[in-house]
Amino acid sequence: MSEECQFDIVLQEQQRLSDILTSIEETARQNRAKIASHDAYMVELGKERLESVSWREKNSLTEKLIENDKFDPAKYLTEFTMIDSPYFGIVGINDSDRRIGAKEYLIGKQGFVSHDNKALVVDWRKAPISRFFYDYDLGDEYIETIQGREREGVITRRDTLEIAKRSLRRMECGDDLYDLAGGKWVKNAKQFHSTTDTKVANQDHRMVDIVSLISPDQFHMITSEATDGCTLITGGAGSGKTVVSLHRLSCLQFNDPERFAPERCMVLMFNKVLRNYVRQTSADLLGNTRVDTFSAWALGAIASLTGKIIKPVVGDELTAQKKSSQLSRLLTRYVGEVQESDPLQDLWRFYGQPYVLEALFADGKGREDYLAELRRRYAVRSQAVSFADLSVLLRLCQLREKDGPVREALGWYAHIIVDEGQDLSLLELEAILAATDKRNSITLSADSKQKILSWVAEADFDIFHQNLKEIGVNSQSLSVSYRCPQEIMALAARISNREIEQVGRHSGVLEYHQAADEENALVLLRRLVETLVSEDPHSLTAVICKKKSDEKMLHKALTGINGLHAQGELTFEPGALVTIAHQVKGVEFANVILYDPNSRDFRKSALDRNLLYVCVTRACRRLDIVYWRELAAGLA
Ligand SMILES: Nc1ncnc2c1ncn2[C@@H]1O[C@H](COP(=O)(O)OP(=O)(O)OP(=O)(O)O)[C@@H](O)[C@H]1O
Repeated sequence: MSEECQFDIVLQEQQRLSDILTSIEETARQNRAKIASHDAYMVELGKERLESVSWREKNSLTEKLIENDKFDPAKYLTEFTMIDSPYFGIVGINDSDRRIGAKEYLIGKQGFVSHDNKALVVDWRKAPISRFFYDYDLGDEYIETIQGREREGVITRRDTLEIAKRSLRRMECGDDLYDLAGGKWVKNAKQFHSTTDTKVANQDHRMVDIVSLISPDQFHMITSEATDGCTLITGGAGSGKTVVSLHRLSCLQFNDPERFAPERCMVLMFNKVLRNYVRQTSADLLGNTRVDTFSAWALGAIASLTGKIIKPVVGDELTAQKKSSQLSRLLTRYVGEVQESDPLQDLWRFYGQPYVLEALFADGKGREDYLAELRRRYAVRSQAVSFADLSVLLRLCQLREKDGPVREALGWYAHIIVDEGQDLSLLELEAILAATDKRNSITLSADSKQKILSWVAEADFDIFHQNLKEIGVNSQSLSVSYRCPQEIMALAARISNREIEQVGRHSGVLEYHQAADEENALVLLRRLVETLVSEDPHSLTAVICKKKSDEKMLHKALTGINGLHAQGELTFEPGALVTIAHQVKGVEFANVILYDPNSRDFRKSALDRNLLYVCVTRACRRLDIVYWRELAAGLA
């Protein structure tokens, strides 16, 4: 070890880490040897069988080969893949049962059993032991049932560690913090880490896992035993709805791998930006479980049900009407009354029913023209499906299908995570539910104050919630906002009329920058971005505006700044980017600059208020507001 350290506790942990690493390497070596020896024996048997001239001997050797294959060590010796960072937590207990007494457990992302059969690292998802780590504080008394036995005692230690590239970097032990800085160990010199610090250190601003940080409330949701029906997770911005959902599925997969096999699970995100944002973490936690947007999944599901590949077009004047919750009931009626075998012809016929036209055109305006258009589509067997048609078509196909399950489309999934549920229409939610198997296992996260799509009716989520009661809903609410510091959450509470939420441990900055006019605001903005990027080139700063037309103009105004991302793409490398409010739901940035949030662009409607709430709550460390005209309500 080249670094200097005068702290006994750190030295002890470095020694422990070194012992564990030696054991991991020795175990891997012995496992490789076992596998190689088994393989060599099998080759030998195979050769003997080939060379044997007696059929009796051949048969006996075949039996031996089959029998030995059952004990192939490659099948049961799982490789320990977390050697660079084998554990992240230490929990100590003093059990009142003297045979157990004082004991320490290491908690990691993967369990590790050594060659001499010692369980040296416990997987964080192995609930009885990991509960000591997640559910209790130092000094707490515990009563737990472990392997059928009541155990009681006291928690004597609860430390969080950061180990990277096989070396110890920091330790949080109660109120003390040991940190390796510039090759030297220091005590209590820095603030406690947030996930933004991890992102800055990794120079990657996509979602990180929170395995070592999970709070007791979150742990209860993650390990909740209600595996059938819907688990509904609500909570304000940054309370961990998305990370909790992903960790929950990881737990389900760990504890019941047969039922929750990756191909039977799916994660549905709000848009492609959010899908890309969670992909790395979801891959670490969920292996090759599919993570996608509703539209991408719906297209695949329609193909599974009909054999048809559909290429939807963007833009449909009837989007809001086609998302109407009324269509759910009307589809059921139509399927009961009309037979039509071709799926797209079926869709055009459905829209053409008098009761559907009435729902689509409440005031009658445009109805006749649309009917004529539908007749034309039916006559030419049109394939011109829009994105707004997808949920109607999918639901129609699902209702028509009599013999389920259908792969990835109907009665198929053992679990689906649905993020940002408040912005899905009733039909979309129903289609997702129909894609789950009989046990209807879904995790749905939602926050009504972040509903931003105008074409989805606010009541839809409530109707769905009501309907879910039939299959069982386990409602859980998260109340601590971990993303934003106090200053920013206080502003967010003013905008959303929500009570101020509890916040995590890190502090932040909220600053207003008033300019004389637009020209001056752009100069100010440029200076601000330059300062933030040069002060911390590994952080990520997002400039958020309301209008698409401003996005281009702002990007031009920032041209030449180091680390400025290409226009129009939202990725998570360090630097600075310009984007619009509607793109940022669910994601987060170290710094946010809200540009020109004026009272004309953000009106007093619920949707605009929600959008503003979404914008300000994207900031993990600092929020700057650049303006020159009257500020939107809530900001002033
Ligand atoms: N227990 C925790 N300790 C520290 N950080 C946490 C904890 N739980 C969540 N976080 C962090 O808080 C941030 C917000 O998490 P997440 O995106 O899951 O929240 P959300 O409720 O889905 O937010 P939004 O509603 O804005 O989409 C993330 O950076 C996450 O890593």
